[in-house]
Order: sequence, then C-alpha cells, then structure tokens
Amino acid sequence: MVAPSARSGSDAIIQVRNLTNQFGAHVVHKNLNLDVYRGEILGVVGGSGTGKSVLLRSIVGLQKPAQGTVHIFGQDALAASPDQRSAMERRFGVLFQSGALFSSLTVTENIAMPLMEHAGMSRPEAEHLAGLKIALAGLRAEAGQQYPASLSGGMVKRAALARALALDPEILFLDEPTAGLDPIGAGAFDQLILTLRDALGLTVFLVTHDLDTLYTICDRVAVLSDKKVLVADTLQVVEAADDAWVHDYFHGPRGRAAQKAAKPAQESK
Ligand SMILES: Nc1ncnc2c1ncn2[C@@H]1O[C@H](COP(=O)(O)OP(=O)(O)OP(=O)(O)O)[C@@H](O)[C@H]1O
Repeated sequence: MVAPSARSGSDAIIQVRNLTNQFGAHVVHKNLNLDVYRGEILGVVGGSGTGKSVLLRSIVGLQKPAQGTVHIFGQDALAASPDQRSAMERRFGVLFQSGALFSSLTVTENIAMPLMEHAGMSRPEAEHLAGLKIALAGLRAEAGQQYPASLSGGMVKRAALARALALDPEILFLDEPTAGLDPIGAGAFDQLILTLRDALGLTVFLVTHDLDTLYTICDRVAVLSDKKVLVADTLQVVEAADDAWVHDYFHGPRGRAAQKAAKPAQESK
C-alpha cells in the first residue's frame, strides 16, 4: 500500500470535491473534499448526524448534492448519462445498515437478482453463481434456501454482503456493517472484510462507529466534523488531531480499549 503522504488526488478511485448537501435550511456538508484510494479500507467516522450516511449516499448516487462533484473511476458520476451511470454502478456494491434484502425472496434469489438483471444471466446460471457468493461471504450453503426473516443478524449482514459482491465489484460501500452484531460476530465480520479486500483487491468505503473495526482493519480514517472532513489519514495521525470529538472518541475508555486490543495484531504485521 502506498503511504498516504505519497499519494495525490489523481490516484483516487473516488474523488469528492466541494460537496454541499442540505435538507431545507439544514446544511449537512459544506464544500467537503475527500479522496479514496484504490485498494484501501477507509473508515468514515464522526458524531451522530455529521452526515456519514448522506456522504455515502451522495457517492453511490442515492442523494443528489446541492453542489460539488463526485468522480468515481475517473468519471464524473453526477454528469453521467443513465447508461454510463448504470455501467459505473455495476462496478460497486453497497451494503446498507439494514441489509435491505427483499423479504419475499430467499437469500439465493436475492443474490441472483442483480446477476439476472445486470449481467443478463439465466436463472440457473445466476443461482449457481449466487451459491459461490454465499460461500465467499462465509455462509453455509443451506442459508441460500432461507428467507431473510429466518436469519440471525450476523447472517443477514453476510447475505447482504454476498449480494453486494454479486457483480464482482471493485468498490464496496458498507454502512455500519457491524452495528447490532455481538463482539465476536463483529470481529469475524471485520476479518471477512479484510480477507475479501486482500483476496479480491477491493477498495472499501466503510461508515462505522465501531472502534475495533477502525483499529483492526482500516488503512485510513476520515473524520467528519463541522460539515467537512476534518482529517483523513492513518489512525496515528487522526488520533493526534486537535479536536474535542476526536479526543473524546479515540482517547476515551472505549478508544483506549480498542487500541490496546489491536496492538498485538499490529505488532505482528
Ligand atoms: N432524507 C433526508 N431528509 C432530511 N434530512 C435528512 C435526510 N437524510 C439525512 N438527513 C439529516 O442529515 C443529517 C446527517 O444524517 P446522516 O444519516 O448522514 O448522519 P450520520 O452521520 O450517518 O449519523 P448516525 O451516525 O447517527 O447514523 C442528519 O441530521 C439527518 O437528520
């Protein structure tokens, strides 16, 4: 991985410039800038309501910003034609916090759907490939026949991850993937993301509140504060930022515990 200081905006797979988002009079982002580099796992953190999910939604095209530009794969995502947009969307996968699976479809059908719709596969081909994605996400094959309502929280996340991976994306967007999981399940999910990034060469944009996730798998962390990205750098740099929220978050009891727990893993790298 290239050292953060050696990279420039032109190396970015996602480039956000002067982004402004507002709902009525409520300004969420004002002239926000962010680069995401190919192959990294970027953790996006910030207090509640700082606009982490809105930023993710702006990048994936679900929220039209008031101003600014978003380039993905070097293409202007906001100016793209519907065809260009759909070609771009095929190159990234999104895992929403709720999983957003269709409740009336089995796990296999949920994963097969984008393959039939966007890759033009027949149902048997799509369902066969869905089985491979189910295994990739660490689920047993039997989970494919289950409906979302019968899955545990951790299984829902993995099924949603399998669907996000359906079209072999280059970028994976994850909105609070470990929220609601017990610590063991959350740790296992973090390791799965890390393994998939390494094996598939994914770029990961990860919105999280989970300090353990930041310390165990993120290459860089972007902190949202006061409508902007306050800092986006390695944890070492971010932890030292002169900001009250950063101080409370990273140097409070939970931050210290996560740092301590991650130390043996970092030392063995
Ligand atoms: N569709 C919408 N209409 C109006 N306001 C919205 C809409 N979506 C988000 N907001 C507001 O934008 C702000 C940022 O929301 P967002 O969900 O991005 O925060 P967040 O940083 O992800 O928060 P959390 O950590 O609590 O999930 C919030 O004040 C929210 O109420």
